[in-house]
Amino acid sequence: MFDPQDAVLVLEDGQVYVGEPYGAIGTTSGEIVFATGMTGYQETLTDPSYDRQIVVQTFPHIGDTGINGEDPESSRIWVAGYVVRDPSPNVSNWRATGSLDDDLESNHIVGISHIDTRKLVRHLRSAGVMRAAIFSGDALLDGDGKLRTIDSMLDEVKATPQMKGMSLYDEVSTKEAYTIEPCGEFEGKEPLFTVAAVDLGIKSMTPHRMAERGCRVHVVPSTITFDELQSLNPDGVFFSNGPGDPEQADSEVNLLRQVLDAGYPFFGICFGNQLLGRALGFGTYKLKFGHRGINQPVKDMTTGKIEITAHNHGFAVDAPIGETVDAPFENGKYGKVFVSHIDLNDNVVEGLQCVDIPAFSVQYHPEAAAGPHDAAYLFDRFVDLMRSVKEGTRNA
Ligand SMILES: NC(=O)CC[C@H](N)C(=O)O
Repeated sequence: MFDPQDAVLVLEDGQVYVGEPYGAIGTTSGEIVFATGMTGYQETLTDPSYDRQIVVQTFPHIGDTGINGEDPESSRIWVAGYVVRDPSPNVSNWRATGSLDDDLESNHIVGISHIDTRKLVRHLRSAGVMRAAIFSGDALLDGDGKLRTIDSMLDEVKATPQMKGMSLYDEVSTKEAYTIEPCGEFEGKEPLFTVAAVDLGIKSMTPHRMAERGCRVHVVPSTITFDELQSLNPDGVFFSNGPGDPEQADSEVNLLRQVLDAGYPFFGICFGNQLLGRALGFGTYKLKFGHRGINQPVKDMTTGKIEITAHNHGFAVDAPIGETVDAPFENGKYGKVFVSHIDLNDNVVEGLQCVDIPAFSVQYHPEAAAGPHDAAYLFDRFVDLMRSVKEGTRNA
């Protein structure tokens, strides 16, 4: 069924795909998910929210523009494994500094190519995302040097942990705080606002989008205490995107409640949106196959406008759509809240807007790395929120 030079992808439900090794040779496991972006593979690979996930690219031809030093969203590749149909044999781009294949190999990312990714993605859409593993090289052989059975590989897949229940943000968060200074037209000027950005797996474009608007951004570890956060004297607090199950983030939810209690303007993206949802007393749940790509239609419920947006999430907030309700936590302690955005493909909650406290969040990625820039106004909204609270002009 397979040869020693092949790569084998085994899904927890027993589906098997035989292809060619891509990137590093060896074995890897994780939750297998699919990403629909036709561009932006470097941003995908380096997004810390993909920690412990094997990513399948639906776009068949990956690697055409090689890799460059400008597009990574963090200091390393985070995906656990990589699945592509047809890797480009050529690198063709003026910014390219190397090939994707070599980059995957030197980062020890095990991948598989030349499988029917269309069939695989259709299967994941109907069966849901699940655990999987890729095997190549010695990982295909048993102790006696003979080819392993699929059953033994399947046993290995079934012994790996489920994404539901995983706490991963500490693993990807920065260990040391660092500061991003105002840039662009604000470079060298006194910052307009200071933001404390809690790094739960932050993408580098996010603080950059704030710095472009005149903010000084202190990116701080997930282990920061509320006292340490306060000592930064921020005008606003931000919680980033990040990997893992938002149900397993009680300490961050407690930190966020202290932030809300103190009245800091708050903005959250993706995992940060899920944590705002939890802080307000809503639940979160796992989606069947999630949203990962750069072409998701989102409706702004306030204006009725549709944005085309970048997504990477497998969980979502469970909140009522179309009505303003008391936030459930402690009988409406945080006042009223409404769902500000929904995904038009499946009506999943994509944003929360508090009415009585200065806090809002979105489930998708306005930093647009990669992706369309339709949602950039959300960073302006955060800056406006910090301004109105600072100047005491916010309409409560
Ligand atoms: N990009 C993110 O922040 C993802 C949040 C969460 N890990 C999810 O999959 O839904």
